[in-house]
Formats: sequence, C-alpha cells, structure tokens
Amino acid sequence: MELLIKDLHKNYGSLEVIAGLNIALPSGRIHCVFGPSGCGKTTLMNILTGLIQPDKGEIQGFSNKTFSYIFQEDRLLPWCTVEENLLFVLENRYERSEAVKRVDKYLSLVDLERFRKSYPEELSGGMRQRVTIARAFAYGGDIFAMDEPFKGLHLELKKTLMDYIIHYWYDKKPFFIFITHDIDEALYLADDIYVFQGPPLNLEKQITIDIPHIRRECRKEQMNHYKALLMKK
Ligand SMILES: Nc1ncnc2c1ncn2[C@@H]1O[C@H](COP(=O)(O)OP(=O)(O)OP(=O)(O)O)[C@@H](O)[C@H]1O
Repeated sequence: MELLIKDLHKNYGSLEVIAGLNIALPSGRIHCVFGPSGCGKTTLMNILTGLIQPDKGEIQGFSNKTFSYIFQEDRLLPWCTVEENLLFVLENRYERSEAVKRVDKYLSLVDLERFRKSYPEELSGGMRQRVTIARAFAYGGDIFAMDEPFKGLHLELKKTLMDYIIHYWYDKKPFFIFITHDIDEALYLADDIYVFQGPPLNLEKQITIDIPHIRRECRKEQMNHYKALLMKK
C-alpha cells in the first residue's frame, strides 16, 4: 500500500499550516515525520488518519483501512479502567476471548498488568501513554500512525517498545508512520525520515537509511553519517 499526498492544503483561520504538500510514501518502510514544534506534523497526521479534513487536496491509499493511532494526548475513557479501555476498542474487531487474550498480552508488553483495574486518573502520564501503546498494538490496524509515541517514557522501556515495534513490523508489515522530535528515536526506528519545516509544512529533506534495523547498532560510523545529515541545517 502506497500513500499518496496530493496538493494538500490546510489553514487554521489566517494561519497556513499546509500549503500544497505533495509526497509519496511507499509501503514496506517505516516512515518518520521529523520537524520542529509547531511546523504542522500533527495536523498532517490528523488529515492522513481522517480525524480532520483538509481544505483542499487528496490522500490516496488509506481508504477502507483500519487505524491504530497513538495521539499526543492519551484519549483514554476516564470512566473505564485500563482493561476496559482496551476492550472498548477491541470489541468490534475480535471475539471476546481473543480480545481478552490481547489485553493480557499487550498490558504485559507495556508492563502494566498490575494496573489493569486502575482508572486513567490513577496513572502517571507515562503510564497512560503506555496504555495507549498497548491499545494500538492490541487493535492491530492496517496502519499505525503514532504521534510522539514514546513521550514521557524512560529509556529502557522505550528501547523495549522500539524493539517490539521493529519485530512486529517485520512480522506483519503494517503501514507505519510516526512523528518524533528525537533524533535517536528516528535513527533507531525509521527507514525513511522526512524532515519538515513550517508552517506552512514543507519537506526540507528526506533521509533514507539503508541499513537493516538489526545491524544499526554495530554500524556506528554509517549511523553517525545519517545523524549528521539529520542535524545539518
Ligand atoms: N485546531 C487548531 N486551531 C488553530 N490553530 C491550530 C490548531 N491546531 C494546530 N494549530 C496551529 O497550527 C500549527 C501547527 O500545529 P501542529 O500541532 O500541527 O504542529 P506540530 O508540528 O505537530 O507541533 P508539536 O511538535 O509541538 O506537536 C501551530 O501553529 C498550531 O498552533
């Protein structure tokens, strides 16, 4: 599945956030949207996932697909426990027994089994973020769209989750696109990094990392080259 963004426009009042954006994102790659705060990354992601409508332009390749979306804010239902929050999205997609199995598996992945009966307000921001990660993977959409998915997580868990994502992606090959400000996250996870400036959002450069994920840690010199490219103004 290729994603085509054609002549996309979005204004908020007089602020032009996206003004004629065109990009093609091929399948079979992990895509990273990288850029400074306020340049329009979330607006783009919200349009790609159908949460908001563009003023003009077209998105091709995402129709009739299911989404696993991690928002910047957790969007958990405050009146539901952690496990109920997961079951709520799983119920329409899986039989009850499969849904329960998935809740167990993914709460364990994010190390939150002990908190399954807790309510969102009883959790820290990082824990709520972990619930949304568990919910996204438990749902298992065709498209994973993640807006700063590791914000507020400590390094060890972040690395476990990034390794899990890589493993999941090689296994199931969903369309995978994520936003980050973090250079190391981008270099660890992405195959294609789209560096934006804005608003209006414009593609400054694209960096393609042609080293398989499992080799990146031992190819330090080449990875430093990509890092330098990413940091270069
Ligand atoms: N609903 C809205 N109404 C008005 N202005 C908005 C709205 N949403 C975003 N903006 C503005 O549009 C611009 C782009 O916002 P957006 O959230 O897309 O940026 P971003 O690159 O995702 O930023 P960050 O990395 O800080 O999340 C910002 O100037 C923001 O203030």
